[in-house]
Amino acid sequence: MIQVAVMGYGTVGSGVVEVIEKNKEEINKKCGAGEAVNIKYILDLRDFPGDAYESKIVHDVEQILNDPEVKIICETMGGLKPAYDFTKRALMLGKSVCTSNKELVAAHGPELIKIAHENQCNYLFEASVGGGIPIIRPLNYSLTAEKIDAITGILNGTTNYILSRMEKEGVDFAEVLKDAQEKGYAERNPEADVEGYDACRKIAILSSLMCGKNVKYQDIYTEGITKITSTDFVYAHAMGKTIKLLAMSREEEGQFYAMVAPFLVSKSHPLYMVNDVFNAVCVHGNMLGDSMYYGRGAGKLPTASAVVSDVVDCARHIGKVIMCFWDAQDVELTGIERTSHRFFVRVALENEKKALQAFERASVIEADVPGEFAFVTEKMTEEEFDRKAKEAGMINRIRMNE
Ligand SMILES: NC(=O)C1=CN([C@@H]2O[C@H](COP(=O)(O)OP(=O)(O)OC[C@H]3O[C@@H](n4cnc5c(N)ncnc54)[C@H](OP(=O)(O)O)[C@@H]3O)[C@@H](O)[C@H]2O)C=CC1
Ligand SMILES: N[C@@H](CC=O)C(=O)O
Repeated sequence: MIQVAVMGYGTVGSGVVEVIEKNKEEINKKCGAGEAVNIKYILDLRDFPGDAYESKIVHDVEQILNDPEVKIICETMGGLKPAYDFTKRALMLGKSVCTSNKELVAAHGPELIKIAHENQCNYLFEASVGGGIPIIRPLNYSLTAEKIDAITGILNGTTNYILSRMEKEGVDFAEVLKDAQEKGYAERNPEADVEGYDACRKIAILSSLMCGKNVKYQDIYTEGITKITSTDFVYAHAMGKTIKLLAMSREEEGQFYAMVAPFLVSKSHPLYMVNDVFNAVCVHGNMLGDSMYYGRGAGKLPTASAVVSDVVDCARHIGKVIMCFWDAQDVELTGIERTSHRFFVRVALENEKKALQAFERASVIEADVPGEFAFVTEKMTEEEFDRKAKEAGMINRIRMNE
């Protein structure tokens, strides 16, 4: 019997317990060597009277850490404190940790992986990016013959859900956010979703695995969706496009670029079709070319399924290290001012002349929005755009993904 503890009995943690219970035959078969997984403890701050697992609830982490029978811990509490301390102590005791906590992985991933390996156990984080989508394991195991040079993804379920509903129903931002919270998609502090911080941490994790070094999430330019309005979707439709929060990173001639921002995406792009809570990650390798990974990016059971896939991996590797190439050495990112895009720009009608003077080769967009003038610029650097936009009296701008 492989004894497992779950830390944090919230949306994902309760999902982990449900997945292990419902799929126990499948899971036990796949753990190998006739081993079966058993949940021995569930750590949470609250009691859960009447819950089927009430008898397993504990409030003191020492009970888990001091029990030599516990070999695998699922950390589904979230946040840095006390998750960092609990995880570090568990790993130092040789207990493997499987987590959905991208905040912790992005902040301390390489350190925790190193501690795990020094103690012949593992720190696995499949659920930390893209919810239920297998993306960490493909990067670590499957694409090992590739030099990966670009990753572009929709990495946040909450914002994709919000943007999809704003587009389809023209509904208000705040109303849809409430719904995403009720569905268990949003972070405890939803600012992390809507301001792009969550997608930023996820692209930092993927970028680190892409280059084998540490991409600091604090260095990634990040813009959320809070300035996107239903009027932006009116223009998007007029252009045959939609708006998506994209997280991207790319290596070009030894320079690394990463950013998170809303983009106008064309119908012909594979990410155009990724709607609601679904996420997708496009990975470009120098031999394989493009590949894409798609699935539910948030929610109880999809995320829990990814955590439990790590439990199975840990169970198969008790006392053995699973390789992960993520060195602590920081990567220097090139500032986004040197990246180039076309930009969609809205200005007040009275600023039309000023805007056309600043952006000489603008393509005008007709969408019958009263009191406004809108256009798409030619391709230019962020630096050049910012300079010209100051002269144009801009209302809003969205980058074009082409
Ligand atoms: N929800 C989702 O779709 C996804 C979430 N994640 C990540 O998974 C993690 C968990 O998310 P989620 O399940 O949604 O969050 P929840 O808030 O639903 O669950 C967290 C649980 O942990 C408990 N907890 C917090 N601090 C402690 C502590 N010190 N000791 C014991 N228990 C504690 C909370 O108790 P209490 O409520 O009493 O504070 C709560 O029950 C986060 O890192 C999140 O970013 C990743 C992918 C998808
Ligand atoms: N809040 C996150 C949860 C999963 O990581 C999201 O919406 O994607």
